[in-house]
Amino acid sequence: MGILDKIQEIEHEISRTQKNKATEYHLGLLKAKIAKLRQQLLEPTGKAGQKGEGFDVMKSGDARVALIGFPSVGKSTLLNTLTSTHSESASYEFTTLTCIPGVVEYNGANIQLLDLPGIIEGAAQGKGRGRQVIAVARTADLIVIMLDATKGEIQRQLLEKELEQVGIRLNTRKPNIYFKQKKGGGVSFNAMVPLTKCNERMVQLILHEYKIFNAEVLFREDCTSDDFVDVILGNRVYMPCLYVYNKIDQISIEEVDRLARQPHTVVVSCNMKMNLDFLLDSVWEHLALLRVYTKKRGEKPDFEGGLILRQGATVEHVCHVIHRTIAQAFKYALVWGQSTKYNPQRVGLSHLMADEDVIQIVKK
Ligand SMILES: Nc1nc2c(ncn2[C@@H]2O[C@H](COP(=O)(O)OP(=O)(O)OP(=O)(O)O)[C@@H](O)[C@H]2O)c(=O)[nH]1
Ligand SMILES: [K+]
Ligand SMILES: [Mg+2]
Repeated sequence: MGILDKIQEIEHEISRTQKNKATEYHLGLLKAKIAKLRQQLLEPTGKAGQKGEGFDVMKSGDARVALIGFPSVGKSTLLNTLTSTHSESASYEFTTLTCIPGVVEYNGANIQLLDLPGIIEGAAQGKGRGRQVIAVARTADLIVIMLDATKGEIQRQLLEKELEQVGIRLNTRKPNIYFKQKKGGGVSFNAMVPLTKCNERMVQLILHEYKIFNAEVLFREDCTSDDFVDVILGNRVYMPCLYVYNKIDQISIEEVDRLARQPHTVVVSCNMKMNLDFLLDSVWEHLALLRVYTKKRGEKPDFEGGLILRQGATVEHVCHVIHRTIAQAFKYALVWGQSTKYNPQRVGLSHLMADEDVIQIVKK
């Protein structure tokens, strides 16, 4: 039996036990047992903590959003407000101990929202359930960093640092550096632009540090030495991130205004249901999803059954979403919308789609 099952069993026993003088001692003991089990879950050395009990949640829907934040910032309250799932919320820290998935339907897309335990400083080293939380974060399409608007700016930096330490890069693209290890021939270094933050000597030193003596390096943009290290290590994930300040019902309007002006930031109050529409809008925008409507010849577009795709999707992607074999029978497509110069425009498989485009596929 896992720790979570044990906790559940004891919680059940508590709920069945009548509260009176005679059961006082028994109830106290049960609560102490729960506290001990919860502690075991939070300890990095605990076996349960290592295995990540309660964290393997199936991916579902069109995109996955992970809620990351310190304890009691309101992550579970947000899940409860936006989805039909219930996740326990309370004023004490570490109310949530596992990964709780919910689904938000927005613009015809099913977005999976994951409520997670709070993380604390040192999470990257395994404090609390930090490792498991971060492992889930890596599988998401968008990270929402939830912050308590009544607390200081330091929380944002601490969280960024924790994620940084485990190789998660927020709101940046992969550095445009070509890097290939070779069998021989030494290091060849080239740059396509003037470098202001790094130079050949620095690159040589870094390669030496990693015991790489033969490699081809080409800087295609003005990157830093940290960027170069990221490319060598290769195991970085580059993710969009949205900062959500909750509990704005507790701070002054001036303070709300100041927070809201930061990039990639949304201010909300989950308890008062304030600004949640704008939050969903921002989530959609950061996920960079596209809706594409199909149309049959001589018929109106199917605005009910829109297809959900990623930014960068081409006509070929649309074909694959409709049916595996369509791309083979493809002759051309007619597209109406923001991606075309005139409507309709006849396009090939490599044409890039835009949000709310209408497409009619003509087969051979
Ligand atoms: N004032 C105010 N309180 C809020 C708001 N949203 C949530 N809270 C309160 O904040 C407390 C913590 O909420 P939770 O949803 O449990 O927070 P959490 O981030 O899931 O916490 P853990 O699971 O312990 O990490 C609860 O007492 C909520 O009622 C809000 O918009 N304003
Ligand atoms: K809480
Ligand atoms: Mg919670």
